[in-house]
Amino acid sequence: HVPNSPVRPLQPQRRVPAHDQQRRRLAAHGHFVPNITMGAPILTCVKQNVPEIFMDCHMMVSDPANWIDDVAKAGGKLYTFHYEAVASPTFLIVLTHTGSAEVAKTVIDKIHAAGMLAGLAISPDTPSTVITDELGNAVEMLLVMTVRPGFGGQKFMAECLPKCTELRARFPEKHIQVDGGVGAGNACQCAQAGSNVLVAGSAIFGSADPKKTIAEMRTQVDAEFTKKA
Ligand SMILES: O=C(CO)[C@@H](O)[C@H](O)COP(=O)(O)O
Repeated sequence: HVPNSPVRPLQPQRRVPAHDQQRRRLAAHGHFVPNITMGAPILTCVKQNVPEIFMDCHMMVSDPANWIDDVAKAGGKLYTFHYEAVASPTFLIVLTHTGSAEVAKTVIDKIHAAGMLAGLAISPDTPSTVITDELGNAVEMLLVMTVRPGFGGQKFMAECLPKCTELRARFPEKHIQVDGGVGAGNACQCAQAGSNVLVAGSAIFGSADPKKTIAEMRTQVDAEFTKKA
């Protein structure tokens, strides 16, 4: 996860082995959160250096429809936006439940039209019920934030996990991602709640052995989903 990493991992000599490269998550922050990370020009550079990368772009931006074409052109594969960000701009900074299902659907359609997969994110204060059946069925991935969007290194909010369980029950075939404070210590708990895609920043970039940490997390998720199968 790039926002938590030093710049070094973007350089070719710091690339991780191919089997860990399938999916890389890149976050773009605009006015939606009080932090700035990266945009399409950096995605373009990453794609040039690692052509086989799957760029999972978590767009923490206030007007998600605005960046779709740029990100698609830069090589983004999955474009995730916040439900809370599709309402009146006046409320955006509050990060509470202010979204609109109707507008969200138009953003999803636009992402698909641009040739990308669509993801829909909810912040900790937003209930999973804002994700209507229509919205959930329209996207490829749902993202349950387990910290308040904006910064890495925050404490994992386990109280958000019941939302994963509720979404997993309604959308058994969808990817459900968790993001924020996730690591080997709670990967199993996330998977038990129904999440199959884990985002980890500090846990990986702060690890003495990132490959081992990734493998531990992956093993926990795989074990949980094998049990359920
Ligand atoms: O982008 C965000 C929060 O805005 C998250 O993706 C975090 O950056 C994840 O980092 P850790 O919580 O794992 O350190």
